[in-house]
Order: sequence, then C-alpha cells, then structure tokens
Amino acid sequence: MSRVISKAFKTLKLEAPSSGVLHVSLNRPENFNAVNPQMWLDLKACFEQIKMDNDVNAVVLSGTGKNFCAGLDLKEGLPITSGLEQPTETPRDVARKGYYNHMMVLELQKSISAIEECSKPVLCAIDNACIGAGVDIATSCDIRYCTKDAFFSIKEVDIGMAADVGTLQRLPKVVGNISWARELAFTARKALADEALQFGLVSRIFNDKKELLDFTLKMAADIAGKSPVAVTSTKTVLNYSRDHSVQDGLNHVALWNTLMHNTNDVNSAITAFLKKKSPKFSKL
Ligand SMILES: CC/C=C\C=C\CC(=O)SCCNC(=O)CCNC(=O)[C@H](O)C(C)(C)COP(=O)(O)OP(=O)(O)OC[C@H]1O[C@@H](n2cnc3c(N)ncnc32)[C@H](O)[C@@H]1OP(=O)(O)O
Repeated sequence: MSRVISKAFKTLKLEAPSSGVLHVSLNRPENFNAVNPQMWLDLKACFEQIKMDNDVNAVVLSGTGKNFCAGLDLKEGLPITSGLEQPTETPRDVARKGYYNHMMVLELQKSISAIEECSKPVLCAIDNACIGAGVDIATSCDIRYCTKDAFFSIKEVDIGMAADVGTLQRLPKVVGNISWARELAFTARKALADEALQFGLVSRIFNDKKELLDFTLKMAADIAGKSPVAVTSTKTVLNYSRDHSVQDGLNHVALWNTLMHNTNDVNSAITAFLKKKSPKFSKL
C-alpha cells in the first residue's frame, strides 16, 4: 500500500482507495471513536509516517461507525503516553506532579499537531458527533466536510477543563468569527451542520455518509493527481502564512520557491498544457 507505512495501527484503519490517496479512519466504532491512550499514540505515529511517505499525496480522515469522534475516552480516563507515567514514589510535591502533567499535555498536543504538520493535505469527513478531542482533530485538518446530521461541541468546559490540545488555538483562525468561536468554547453547546457551514467551520454539507465520503475521496484524488511539489509547498506556505505577517509570509514563500522553482513539474505542466494533454508528475 505504501512505502513507509508498514505497520498496522490498533485504533486506525488505513485504506488506499486510489493512486496517491490514503484513507485513515478512526476505528473504535463501538466506542464512537473516542480517543483512548492508544489512539493518541497511533495518530502521532501515523501522520508522522505519512509525511515521509511518497506514495501518499492526499489524506482523507473520517470515523468508522455512526460518529466521527466522541472526544476523549471518558472510560479509559486521561491518557498516559509512553514514558510519561507519573513516577509512583511518595511523597511527591505539587511541582513534581505538575511537571509530568505539563509534559503529558505537550505530548498529546503533538498527536494533533502531527495532522497539521503532515505536509500532505488532510481532508476531514465528519458525520454525526464531533465532540471535544474530535474538534481538536477536525480543526487541525486542511479541509472539513460534514453530513447534515453532524454536530460540533467544544465539550471540555463541561468536564471541568480548558481545551488544551488545539481547538482554542486553531478554531478562531479557521472560522475567523472570534465571537462565535468563543461562544462555542464557553458554552459547549452543539453547533449543527448548517451553523458550522454558515460560520466556515466546514465548507460543504452532504445528505449522508456515502455522499460525504464519495465526494471527499474524489476531491482527495483530484489533489493527489497534481504536482506533489506544488501541493506540499502550498500547504507549507499556507500554514506559515497563517501564523505570520503578510510580509513575513511573502519572504518565506520567496525563499521556499528559490528551491522549489527548480522542480521539473513546472516544465511538465506547461508542456502538457501546450500539447493539450494531462501532465504526469513523479513522486515526491
Ligand atoms: C489532556 C486532555 C486532552 C484532550 C481532552 C479532550 C477532552 C474532550 O474530548 S471533552 C469531550 C468528552 N466527550 C464527551 O463528553 C462525549 C460524551 N458522549 C456523549 O455526549 C454521547 O454519548 C454521544 C457521543 C453524543 C452519543 O450519544 P448517544 O447516541 O445517545 O449514546 P449514549 O447512550 O450517550 O452512549 C452510548 C455509550 O457510549 C459511551 N460513550 C459515549 N461517549 C463516550 C466517551 N467519550 N468516552 C467513553 N464512552 C463514551 C456511553 O458512556 C455509553 O456507554 P454505556 O456503557 O452503553 O452506558
């Protein structure tokens, strides 16, 4: 299926539906794809591997079963990531306990940020519940589509905490409407699909999951057929520009393209255009 992604993940299902496309599904349907400790680890490893896999040019991320993601697994409790277990010797003071809690949250943030930092576009297909950590995951993706029965809830305040692995940082930038983003974050109320579309959290709504996945996979295939140099460069430049001034962004793309303009893909694309043919690009 792919050059780099060789191992199976316990909580993720991987499929290669068409050339250059990898379909990653959160795969704990019996638990509504709640994020348990294993899924935190799997998400990070999977998206770090995709970044290095030149068989993959675009990724679709969805959930198996009836919901996209019910958030943190409330039965398995707060995640303990490998190597970050609290030492058990006693007595341990507040600073020592706090140190490990701090490190744990930073580790969990990496699992979500791996999606954003994966250099291939990630298209998120959301159906039904997208709650808590599900919103963290969705907002770290490049494109979001959903079914008409989808709903979004930044549920963390209802379990007594501030969301801390990405939603509060990314959602306001995704939607632009800071007042709406803060309203959702303070109230944990459900935003239904129409409202998510209205405020720009998703860019399209579909009648059912089949329509959603058919369209998302087609869009991913379209992206995967383009120059991988152009597509990964575009994601890199968009991500950088989101977090910097216009001038810094312009300087960054000028420097980036000093190297990337040397690609054969520009010649291939222009030659194909002039010959009225479809361009063919080699792998990244
Ligand atoms: C450092 C920390 C990093 C990240 C932190 C993230 C925080 C969060 O993610 S906060 C959000 C946590 N999630 C929730 O609050 C969602 C809770 N679930 C629901 O609201 C609902 O269950 C539902 C997903 C909307 C589905 O509703 P419904 O179809 O009516 O099913 P239920 O009868 O409510 O549930 C069936 C069954 O599933 C269990 N379950 C649901 N969600 C979770 C979950 N997140 N974790 C574990 N288990 C879950 C629920 O308890 C039921 O189990 P039974 O054993 O059958 O009672």
